Amino acid sequence: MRSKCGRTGRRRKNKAENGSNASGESRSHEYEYIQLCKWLKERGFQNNYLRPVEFTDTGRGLATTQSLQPGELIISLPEKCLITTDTVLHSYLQKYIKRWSPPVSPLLALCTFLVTERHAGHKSCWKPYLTLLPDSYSCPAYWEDDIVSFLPQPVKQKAMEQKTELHDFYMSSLPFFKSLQPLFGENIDNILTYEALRWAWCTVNTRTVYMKHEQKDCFSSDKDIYALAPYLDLLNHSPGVQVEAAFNLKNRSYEVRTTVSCRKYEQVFICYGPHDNQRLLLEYGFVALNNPHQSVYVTKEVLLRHVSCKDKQMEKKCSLLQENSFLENLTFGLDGPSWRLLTVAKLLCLGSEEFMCWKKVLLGNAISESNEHSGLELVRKICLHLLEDTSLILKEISSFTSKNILVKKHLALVEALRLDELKILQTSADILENMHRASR
Ligand SMILES: C[S@@+](CC[C@H](N)C(=O)[O-])C[C@H]1O[C@@H](n2cnc3c(N)ncnc32)[C@H](O)[C@@H]1O
Repeated sequence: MRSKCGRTGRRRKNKAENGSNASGESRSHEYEYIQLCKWLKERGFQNNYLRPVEFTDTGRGLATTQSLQPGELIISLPEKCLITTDTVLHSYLQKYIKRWSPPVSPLLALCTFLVTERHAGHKSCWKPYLTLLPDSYSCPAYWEDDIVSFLPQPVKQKAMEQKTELHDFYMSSLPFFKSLQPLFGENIDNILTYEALRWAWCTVNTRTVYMKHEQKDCFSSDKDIYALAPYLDLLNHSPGVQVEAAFNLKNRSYEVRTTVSCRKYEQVFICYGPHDNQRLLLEYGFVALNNPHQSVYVTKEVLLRHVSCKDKQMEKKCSLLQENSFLENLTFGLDGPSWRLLTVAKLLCLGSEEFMCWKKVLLGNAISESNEHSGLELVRKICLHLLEDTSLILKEISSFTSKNILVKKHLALVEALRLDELKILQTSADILENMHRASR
């Protein structure tokens, strides 16, 4: 009997299931993945067609061995497979959490559980899952300060805040960690270290799915919205797909349904949200290729550096913009400067005799030809400034040398982000040049 798929189909099938695939290398035959699938099956998970593959462009992800249609269920993970604060409260940590005051946050409870379970090694019943988690992450919390300094504003500021926040989180958690000493024969300071907490924090931040839990008295009032979902968390992000994901109360499983089709043997993606690359880098440690949400941000500082300091109404103009929340989210995108940026520029360029028309400008009305022209000119100057700045940083990045593999990896991420921004700024500069010519 002949199979229906023919020679090409057979070759592709073999590649996806056993060996290499056009864009990646299958991992499903490896011991750790076999153990994980066995462990998940024991907990009621039925995996029919998702296989782990190391893809050349996105890293490890899941491929499908059958084509998926819109509306189809990608994965349904029983509650027993999830790690949530309920899991933590059913563990040896329960008594320590319940007696701690002020109450620990749901995030700290989860992070502590991850670290202590990882420390337990083969004694942990979560071992098949924990073994396959990354050893480290590529979000800025892991970066050295000189790599962070190559980031554009405002993500640079946020990356520094992320590092500080993590450090504060560790320092404030130390007394609670100390209270856990009776659980261990070894000094707790060597188990719940800063590095271990950073790893757990990034595990939670980059891999959990949203799952709202009821507020519990033993936890602080911070939102309890996390669930670690083994196997499901191998799905990578694509800005171009849409999924529906939620916990199904009827069958008590976390389900993800695709709203787009996916071809047989190709990588299955989900969407982590409509994020630009700055946010993806900050929160997940990667930059997405061809991201339609990508934009370059213009900060208040850059904006004000390009306006006339002789303008007596400048202070008033700035406070009007501030009051009307017009000083955030000023961007360049692949389709040129945003409407907000152009509007702000026009308001800043209003002549003294036009100043009373500021409301009309914010509503999108044109005041005069000269105002339209000077607003455009201001945006063009800002674009050229950012273009020059980005090119300079890219030169600095290419001359930065390090033998440390992780540093090189982090540097490559900043470079990818900066190159993406360069492309946007170049396109915007061309668009502005054409607008400038047309307005003459
Ligand atoms: C939920 S995990 C997805 C599985 C992950 N690749 C793994 O090997 O475990 C999220 C992480 O995957 C990586 N990732 C997700 N989508 C990606 C993409 N489109 N390109 C590159 N890396 C991606 C990022 O490191 C992100 O923090």
